[in-house]
Amino acid sequence: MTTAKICGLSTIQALDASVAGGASHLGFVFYPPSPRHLAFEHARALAARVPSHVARVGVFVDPDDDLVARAVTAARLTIIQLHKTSPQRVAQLRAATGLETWAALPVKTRGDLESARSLAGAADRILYDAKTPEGALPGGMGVRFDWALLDGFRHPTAWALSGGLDVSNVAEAARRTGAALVDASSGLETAPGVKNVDKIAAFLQAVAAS
Ligand SMILES: O=C(O)c1ccccc1NCC(=O)[C@H](O)[C@H](O)COP(=O)(O)O
Repeated sequence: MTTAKICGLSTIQALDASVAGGASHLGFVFYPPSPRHLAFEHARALAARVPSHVARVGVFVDPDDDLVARAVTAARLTIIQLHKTSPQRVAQLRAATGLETWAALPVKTRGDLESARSLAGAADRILYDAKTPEGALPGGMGVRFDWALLDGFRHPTAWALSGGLDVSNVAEAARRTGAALVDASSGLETAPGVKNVDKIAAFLQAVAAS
């Protein structure tokens, strides 16, 4: 069975649609340049609606200790997801928070997968995400990578698939890669940061049927 993380939530409507549709994980972005960035009080109000069986994932880009600590408290995070963060720093934040910790691995070529081993020693899960253009946000850009790059790859730890997933391709992505957990953000939006409840529902139906 494939489960899904809906990332970059910022409204009650989108959050409720994600929970109602069966999402296993909800992602809250703490990165000011992102259109999905949440202030702590906003995150606190959203997180309070999340039932306990659904994981609350905080998304960060090479964060400092204070940002992570404040976000963990505000959104009662159960998982931290780290982008552009060295394996050493991933391990440090994992130890400091005591939380399940994911490390994003940007993929464009097979060679990019080489860092999986060092991240696996530091993180509980690797999130294979598409490499985004230089200067762009490291995630939430709707960029897809060639899933064939994962063919035959010996995953060193638990993993999830991300990058450009939407209702039209998620079933094929799960089938092709064998992903047990998929993650999506901009494919469920009508504009950057604006989630659409119908797209969320359709995506989660496609995941459930895959
Ligand atoms: O979503 C963001 O704005 C974001 C900003 C900075 C770092 C990571 C970010 N998102 C991380 C995610 O987990 C996204 O769901 C993932 O990159 C996939 O996004 P998309 O290709 O738009 O589905």
